[in-house]
Amino acid sequence: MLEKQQLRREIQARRVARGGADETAAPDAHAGRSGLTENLIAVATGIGATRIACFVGVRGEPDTAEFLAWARTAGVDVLLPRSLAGGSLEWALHVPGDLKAGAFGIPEPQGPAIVGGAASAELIFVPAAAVDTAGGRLGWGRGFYDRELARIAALGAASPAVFAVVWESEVLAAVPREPHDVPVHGAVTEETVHHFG
Ligand SMILES: Nc1nc2c(c(=O)[nH]1)N(C=O)[C@@H](CNc1ccc(C(=O)N[C@@H](CCC(=O)O)C(=O)O)cc1)CN2
Ligand SMILES: Nc1ncnc2c1ncn2[C@@H]1O[C@H](COP(=O)(O)OP(=O)(O)OP(=O)(O)O)[C@@H](O)[C@H]1O
Repeated sequence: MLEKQQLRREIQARRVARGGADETAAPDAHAGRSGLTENLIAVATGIGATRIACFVGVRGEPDTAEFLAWARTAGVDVLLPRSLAGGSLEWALHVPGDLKAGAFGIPEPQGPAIVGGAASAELIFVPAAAVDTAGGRLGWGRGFYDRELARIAALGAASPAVFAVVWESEVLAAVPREPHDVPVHGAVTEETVHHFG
């Protein structure tokens, strides 16, 4: 979809121009944590999640490292994705120091794949290029997360809450939507937590 492609390009250019995770690194009043980290923690503790599927922010994505460190101290299990050929994701428990660059140079965990994957978490933080206030989510165009979220929805069991993690400027009035796009429940930014529909 050309419209999606155009929007992805604009957002990626803006992220590159931003030059890294400076904004997420700015400590706020609470324990020197960034606003993003505080907001991720607020969603996690609000749900009472004991297992969370997350990602390692790279290349201008909001930086999730501080949140991963918090989860460790809070005794919350974190699953991280490995990208497989064919466009699916598998998930392994994040153990400190176990990250190695995998597909696309993204750091990946090294442990065994967890049965059920992200479906076994109560909360999933997903990467995105942009979201809209109806929960529409624009990803990076390979369908990894759309496939994963569709798989989880098809299991029919109690579905995890799904929140995109983006910069506040990437929460838009509308993003282009196709039938396979799976909506998210909210978005976490460096400024606030959005709840959609
Ligand atoms: N941090 C993070 N982890 C993630 C994702 C993500 O968006 N962010 N994914 C979300 O799906 C999956 C990986 N998907 C990706 C899809 C495309 C590209 C990408 O930029 N592809 C470029 C080539 C990049 C390169 O050469 O290094 C391209 O296709 O042109 C990266 C990751 C799983 N893990
Ligand atoms: N549930 C699905 N099953 C099979 N293919 C899918 C599914 N969802 C998306 N796709 C395919 O994946 C490709 C990318 O879709 P789209 O452009 O919506 O990705 P995206 O939402 O930007 O990326 P992502 O989901 O990885 O973050 C499309 O070719 C689409 O047909």
